[in-house]
Amino acid sequence: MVNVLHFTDVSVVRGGTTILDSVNWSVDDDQRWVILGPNGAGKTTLLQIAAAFMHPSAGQAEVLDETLGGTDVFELRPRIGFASTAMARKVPAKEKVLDVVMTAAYSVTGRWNEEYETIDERRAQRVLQEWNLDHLAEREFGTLSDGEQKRVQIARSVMTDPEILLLDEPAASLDLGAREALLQLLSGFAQEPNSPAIIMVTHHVEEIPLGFTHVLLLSGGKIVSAGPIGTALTETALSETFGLNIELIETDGRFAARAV
Ligand SMILES: Nc1ncnc2c1ncn2[C@@H]1O[C@H](COP(=O)(O)OP(=O)(O)OP(=O)(O)O)[C@@H](O)[C@H]1O
Repeated sequence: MVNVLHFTDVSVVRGGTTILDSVNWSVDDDQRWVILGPNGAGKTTLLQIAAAFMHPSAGQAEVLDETLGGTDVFELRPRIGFASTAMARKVPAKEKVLDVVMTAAYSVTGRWNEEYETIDERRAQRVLQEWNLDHLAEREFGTLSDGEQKRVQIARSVMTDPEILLLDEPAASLDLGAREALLQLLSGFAQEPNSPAIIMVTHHVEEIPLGFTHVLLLSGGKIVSAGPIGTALTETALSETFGLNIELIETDGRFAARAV
């Protein structure tokens, strides 16, 4: 077990507004986290610090043993896989799916990293196969459906064998069938012996894949509850997080919630 992320009293202030408020959080490489919270809770901001895209305004964030601010983040970022809609928007629509996956290291870091110049087509083909995308390898990215684009994003973010995989709302805007297919893929990936630490942001408990181990509930930039799903995901904590009376239903390890 290796610690990959350690936040001590991390705060972020933007334009006079406190977006994250003294967050203390630790992630080990054998943990798969879901971050849940309402709109504006600070989830994406938390992920951006974990991705070394942003320094906290106060407190200390250590990512992969490096203290942000004291390290060259360009050296750190290739060790982190990040899939988000904002990143998908940066992919040229006419780029072939195979090339999108092969340029993962470039697109995530913003500049090419020599370490990854050896990414070869065979490896990319294998990753595409693992994410059920091999039949789309020659298609232009812009012609794919939302669900297919999400899977390409995740394929490209796992391409470099990251030590931390960050997923910002990977199931957003997918229909029920596409969402279930994606959650099954994530669930299988999370349970592979060599998979990285995973941190996934979502709004819905229905989107917690089987095999995920921990949950962090965030509201107004503060942690309401964090820890193993069995103890941290409670009706009381969910109700406080979303400001509603919430009933939580568990069936065979999957969750559903409704306001009562
Ligand atoms: N540069 C900024 N200046 C002022 N406020 C900001 C800035 N960037 C973000 N915020 C605010 O910080 C809050 C948290 O934003 P963040 O994107 O982290 O939330 P989120 O939990 O991911 O929300 P959502 O679920 O809607 O995506 C929001 O209220 C947002 O408006």
